[in-house]
Amino acid sequence: MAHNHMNEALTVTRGLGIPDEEVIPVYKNLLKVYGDNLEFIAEENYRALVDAYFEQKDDSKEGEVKGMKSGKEPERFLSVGKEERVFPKLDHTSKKPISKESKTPLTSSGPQLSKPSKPSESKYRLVHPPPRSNVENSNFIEQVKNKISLNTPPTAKPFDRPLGESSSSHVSREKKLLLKPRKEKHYSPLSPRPISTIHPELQKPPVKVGVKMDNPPLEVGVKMDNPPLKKANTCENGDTHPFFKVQKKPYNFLEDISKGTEKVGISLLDEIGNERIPKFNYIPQSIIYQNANINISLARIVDEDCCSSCSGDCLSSSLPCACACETGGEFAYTPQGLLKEKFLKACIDMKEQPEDHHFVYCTDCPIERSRNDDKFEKCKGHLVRKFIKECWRKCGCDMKCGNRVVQRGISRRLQVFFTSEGKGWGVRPLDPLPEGAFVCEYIGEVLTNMELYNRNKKSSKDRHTYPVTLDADWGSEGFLKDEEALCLDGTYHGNVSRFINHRCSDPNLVDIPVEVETPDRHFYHLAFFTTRKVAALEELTWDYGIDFNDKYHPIKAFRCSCGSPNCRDKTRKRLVYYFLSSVTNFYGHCQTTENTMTKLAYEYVIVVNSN
Ligand SMILES: C[S@@+](CC[C@H](N)C(=O)[O-])C[C@H]1O[C@@H](n2cnc3c(N)ncnc32)[C@H](O)[C@@H]1O
Repeated sequence: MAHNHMNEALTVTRGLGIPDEEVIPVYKNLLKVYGDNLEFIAEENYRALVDAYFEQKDDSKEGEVKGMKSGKEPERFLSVGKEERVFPKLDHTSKKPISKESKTPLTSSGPQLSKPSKPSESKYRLVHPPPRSNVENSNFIEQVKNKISLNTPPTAKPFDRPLGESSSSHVSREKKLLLKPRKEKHYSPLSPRPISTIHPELQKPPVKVGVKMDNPPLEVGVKMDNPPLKKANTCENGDTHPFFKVQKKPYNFLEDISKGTEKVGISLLDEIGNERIPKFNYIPQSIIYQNANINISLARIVDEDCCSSCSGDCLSSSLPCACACETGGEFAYTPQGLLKEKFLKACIDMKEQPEDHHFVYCTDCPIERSRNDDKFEKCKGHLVRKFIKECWRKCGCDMKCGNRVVQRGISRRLQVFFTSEGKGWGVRPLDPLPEGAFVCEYIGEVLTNMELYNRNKKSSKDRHTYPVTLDADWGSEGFLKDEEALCLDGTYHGNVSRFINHRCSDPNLVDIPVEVETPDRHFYHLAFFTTRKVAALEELTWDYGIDFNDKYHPIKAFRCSCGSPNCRDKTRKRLVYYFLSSVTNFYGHCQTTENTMTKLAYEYVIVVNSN
């Protein structure tokens, strides 16, 4: 498959007169960066490949010229032909709080400028009917310029933008984007690229490896305090990573942020290259911070909670074992390791329509208690969630048993990438995922609710927050002590799931509680499964369940840019309408349905941020 794909790519590049030996290293590097994602590289007739090749060529020439001038050996572009669960307690005995340094609020507040990373995104991009010639082009640009200055409200700052940047600088960035003549240097007349009908700057390919930046960041590579991850542009042996040898671009690319702790590497790619790499410590399993009381004991696992008489794979037995009782006498998983459709749909429905399901109200709610203020408020209610129960250590089956999915850890290749809609970092799979597939588990420090509250008070200015409350079973016991009301915080110690962004409706992941080692369910695992098929490189999202007006929600309300037509963030909607009241004149032909408006505003953010 990969071989055919390369042949196909070479047919295209031969058509452009590019020698195979020059293009093959470039092709190999693209595979590396995009996780062998063949389809993605093949898009638009191998445009990413052709772009990367010509970009390299241009830079190579620049290098040669520089080298000649200085009388040195011309700098040659390098060929890369030779290319190479358990819960240990943190600080428990010493009762020492985590160090001051590690409490430093984590932010991803660097500039959030990015290009749309998928071709589908360009479908809605704000573009005006295209210019046909240079003369027309300049007229068009003049018109756009005027329109923008007339119609953009002076306080046009409704959308997320880099901190400290004024709205006017943002507008001027858009002008710049529209005004800047593109250097059409990549394509020969033989190029298979379709002839442009839109201003070229607005129809750049989705992800271009080798994009030349006008203002490249000064620093290439990664600065990480903790853990000591490999520098973005170096290999194990300290050599420059082949990708950077060829591209010489200020991209940040880490092969594995999990430090080898996951079965599959989790890469990180910042296609722009000027984002600060997030500061946190990757842990593959949750760890108690200090006061949480998690009682794991074999004595507590009674006969009904395990299947000690089973052997091998429980799913292959004709009768479901005791561990299937929790899911209605049927296992939640199929023999292929996916969630059964009925179970999955029931979990999705519970998230989408919580009001149709059962809530419990505590008499002394740990959330209200942790606020520790004088105003006693009544419990807001906790949804009684469906649980998966997996076989575990007291069961007689083996580790390959089909009823052990989450505990086996991440098996899908995932990538952390910088989103283009102002959401910061996000996560995407490198391969397509089927419906009902386990993706990853929410991992973090296990905190008591009280500890989380105190932590949040201290770091109230954090831009991104990462806690989830483990309240799926709070209703089954009358009263929970502080040390039994728990949550997970991935802010300082967490896994890849800390990067998964929120989507108000139709997210492609659903979070499902999973009982593994603690039948009392004070602690449980929170696992993410796909709600439908997910394409390779499509961003993964889940519904945080945020009420955007609830200032006490553990994930502090942010301005939502999920882009879904049913976005619950009313502030965002108001801003969208405000923005569009000025834009509709500019795009006189635009429809004013809510969906179109949301999409247009969303694309506006992309266009503005793109520059
Ligand atoms: C669990 S973190 C997700 C990873 C985060 N984007 C990052 O860069 O580290 C949650 C934070 O991401 C941001 N975020 C997540 N979903 C978002 C959305 N739909 N719109 C805007 N920001 C979002 C918010 O700042 C939120 O506090």
